Amino acid sequence: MIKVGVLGARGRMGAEVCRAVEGADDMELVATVDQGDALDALETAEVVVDFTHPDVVMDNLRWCVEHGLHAVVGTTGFDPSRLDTVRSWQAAGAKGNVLIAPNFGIGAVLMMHFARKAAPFFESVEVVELHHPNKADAPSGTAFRTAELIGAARAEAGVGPSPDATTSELPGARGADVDGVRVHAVRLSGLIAHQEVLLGGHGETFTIRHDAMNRESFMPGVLLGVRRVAELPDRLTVGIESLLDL
Ligand SMILES: NC(=O)C1=CN([C@@H]2O[C@H](COP(=O)(O)OP(=O)(O)OC[C@H]3O[C@@H](n4cnc5c(N)ncnc54)[C@H](OP(=O)(O)O)[C@@H]3O)[C@@H](O)[C@H]2O)C=CC1
Ligand SMILES: O=C(O)C1=N[C@H](C(=O)O)C[C@H](O)C1
Repeated sequence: MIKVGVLGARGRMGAEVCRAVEGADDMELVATVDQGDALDALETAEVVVDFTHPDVVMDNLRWCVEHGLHAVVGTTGFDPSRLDTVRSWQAAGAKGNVLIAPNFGIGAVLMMHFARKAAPFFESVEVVELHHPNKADAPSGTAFRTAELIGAARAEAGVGPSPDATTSELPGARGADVDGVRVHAVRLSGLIAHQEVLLGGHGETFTIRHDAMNRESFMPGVLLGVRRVAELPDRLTVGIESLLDL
């Protein structure tokens, strides 16, 4: 049995993770921690799952890896400098492995994979993410990661910037620029988590869309991460693509 602790256990995702772990035959939920609780309760765990907040996740993660616990992190906010910081803790001797995924939904991972493949073939590409209005961060971690992957694929293929004749705009009207890719964030009651990658070429457009209809949809990916994190070849793994052989 894998002993699992959950950080952010009373939150929307954390509560769903607790249910999923309790329902898994090969896992035991040994600790649930939320805002204001001491982290010590997690010491009985082998793997800690974090779905908290971008402002607190780095402190949580440092505590976990320095206590030799493996961490599966769904909390967003991981830019390249944060990832370097995690690597520096591990280089300094922190024992825990870390798996950070901006999205554990299998369909969402495939959306990012297909977007990266398609990006060099179209002169225009933009990302639109749509979420519930209680979300703290914009753009979403998934949209940020998608734009990074698209930007890198286009740079590698020598594709220039998407054409755009805008010379006058209200601030924000053209979205955020992430590695040369425009990213737009919608917040709307009734939504959970959705994203479109819009690609345009000569006389054709190609749209890749993913919709998460509930938070249970993320659980197969989270449980896969819990099962595999201890044996991953790299101490820090970003995304679950490699776990799906993508
Ligand atoms: N990777 C993925 O597949 C997915 C990632 N996410 C990401 O997960 C994160 C959480 O989302 P969601 O569950 O909707 O958010 P919620 O606000 O519903 O849950 C976060 C929980 O963490 C608690 N919390 C805050 N600070 C701490 C702390 N220091 N220690 C322990 N618990 C703390 C919050 O308490 P309080 O409310 O009192 O502050 C809350 O209960 C976000 O970054 C979101 O983008 C979401 C869905 C899927
Ligand atoms: O906050 C959410 O809800 C979600 N957060 C993640 C993100 O920012 O990409 C994953 C998913 O989109 C749901």
